[in-house]
Amino acid sequence: MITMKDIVREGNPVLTQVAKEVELPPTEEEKNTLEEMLQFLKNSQDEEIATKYDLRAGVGLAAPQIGISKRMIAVHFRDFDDKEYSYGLFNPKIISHSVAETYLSGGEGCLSVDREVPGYVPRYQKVTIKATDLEGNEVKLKLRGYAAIVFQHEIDHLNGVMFYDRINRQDPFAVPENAKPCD
Ligand SMILES: O=CN(O)CCNC(=O)c1cccc(Cl)c1Cl
Ligand code: NI
Repeated sequence: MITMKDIVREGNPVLTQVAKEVELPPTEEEKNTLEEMLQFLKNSQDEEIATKYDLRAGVGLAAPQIGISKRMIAVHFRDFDDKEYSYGLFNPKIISHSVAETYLSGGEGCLSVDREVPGYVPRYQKVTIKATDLEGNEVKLKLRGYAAIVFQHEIDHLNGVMFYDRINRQDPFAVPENAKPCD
């Protein structure tokens, strides 16, 4: 099982590289890895398991965060309307997005960053994502709000972008124009 010792921390170059496309169909090993990433998220959100294995909670995970520079992400969370998102995805791609931006008023955190980095992280309010899921189906997801934010945080990891790269250096709490808080 994946535990915190498997999570790569900032300073490791794998976090700032552009991850490689997964050649489809994925190998058994790539499918197992993605399944383990999804299981890690579920474990990290389970009070008992998280306490037992000292897991920090996460709603998403990207393969570079476990040292694998491949375009694979897992997400497991409920959005503010209580809709559940639980996916292991290969080669996720933002195929369209809104001009309007959004951000979480509490900022963002990252398992690969062992420190608080305060500030708003502006992201597209709406995104359409295309990807291949664990069963090999092509999925097209129209996301907005919190779900859009989480998927963008993960896809950023595949492009070597950390959430704090998007925080305004002059004024971390500057609200970008045409941006509304997500929460
Ligand atoms: O890349 C994934 N992680 O680092 C897992 C830990 N961070 C979170 O769960 C998290 C927390 C707040 C906002 C967002 Cl958008 C995310 Cl994703
Ligand atoms: Ni992260």
